[in-house]
Amino acid sequence: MTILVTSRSFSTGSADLVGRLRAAGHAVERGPATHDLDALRGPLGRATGWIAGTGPITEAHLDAAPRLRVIARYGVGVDAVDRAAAARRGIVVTNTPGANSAAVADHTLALILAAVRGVVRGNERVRAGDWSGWRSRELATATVGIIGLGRIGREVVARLSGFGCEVVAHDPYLPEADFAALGVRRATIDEIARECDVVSLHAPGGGTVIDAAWLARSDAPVVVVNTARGDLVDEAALAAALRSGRVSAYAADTLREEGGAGGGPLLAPDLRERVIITPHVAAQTVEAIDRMGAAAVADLLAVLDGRTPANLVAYG
Ligand SMILES: NC(=O)C1=CN([C@@H]2O[C@H](COP(=O)(O)OP(=O)(O)OC[C@H]3O[C@@H](n4cnc5c(N)ncnc54)[C@H](O)[C@@H]3O)[C@@H](O)[C@H]2O)C=CC1
Ligand SMILES: O=C(O)C(=O)COP(=O)(O)O
Repeated sequence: MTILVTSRSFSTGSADLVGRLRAAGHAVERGPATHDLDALRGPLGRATGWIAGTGPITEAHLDAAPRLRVIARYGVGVDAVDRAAAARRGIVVTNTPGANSAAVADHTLALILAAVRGVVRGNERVRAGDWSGWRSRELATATVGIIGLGRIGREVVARLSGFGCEVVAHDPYLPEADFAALGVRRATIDEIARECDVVSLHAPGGGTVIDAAWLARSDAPVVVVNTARGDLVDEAALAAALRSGRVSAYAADTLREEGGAGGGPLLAPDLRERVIITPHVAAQTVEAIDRMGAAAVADLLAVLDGRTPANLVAYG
């Protein structure tokens, strides 16, 4: 059978994953991480399995893939996969929960601290000969709000415990007991807006959480951090809030439009000192790449062998 691989980090780990797929009797074809449909039509026509990155997988992709039986996401988020269309065709979707949580949590802390302390601004100013500096606050005096208390959100909470800050969290799908067990106060999305100095997003993509109305409710200037998905924020509203001072900094590993020039309103030159964007690399540690690869290949082979995969993404 032919396996299509579009994940950009698939062969960059320590294991020979292509060799493993070939040893199981499969041919491997590579395709672009952007999932450009025209470029993928040929390989999709042949593919029985697809090891996919974060690019969109639409009904049109599936229409072009009559033999496809399994989409194994090399990563966690399945927001870009049309799961209803996959379910209608009997195509199984799997992902790799937990495989990149530590990597993304580390990166989140890097972004929180960089935004709170002005690391990127300082680097730029020194290169321009400006050593005048500024004053920051210690993280211990901050209230940090976590939106989405899942695998990554919890790893962020664990790391924040070393900083002495108060941590509150919003997650509509978790029972009260889970918040207490993690030592965080449960909060509504409005309370997060009113009380937090730093807000970090860890919910799945697919709906806007930080919009103009939320931003209007926040009192003091807030630092917003997003290592989840670009569509969780209204980027135009956020850019306006950065200009008005309601948001003091935005640090993210993701944008609504990724992969190429452009990038949208947050990359405007006048916001350069207060906006930090990394190119979707939070999960790209050598350790996480190995864990994601092992999990994605194991589940893809399980489905093709007629076994139940470890990480089946339920739909409906
Ligand atoms: N930057 C990167 O490279 C990476 C980004 N991600 C993104 O991070 C997201 C979270 O990953 P995990 O923690 O592993 O997933 P998870 O499924 O363990 O946790 C997500 C949590 O969000 C909660 N949630 C759902 N809707 C919500 C809402 N509207 N408001 C608040 N909470 C909500 C869920 O109840 C769940 O507890 C992924 O869906 C993915 O989009 C994940 C890995 C790497
Ligand atoms: O796991 C996720 O959802 C990510 O965003 C990271 O995925 P990637 O390693 O870029 O395919």
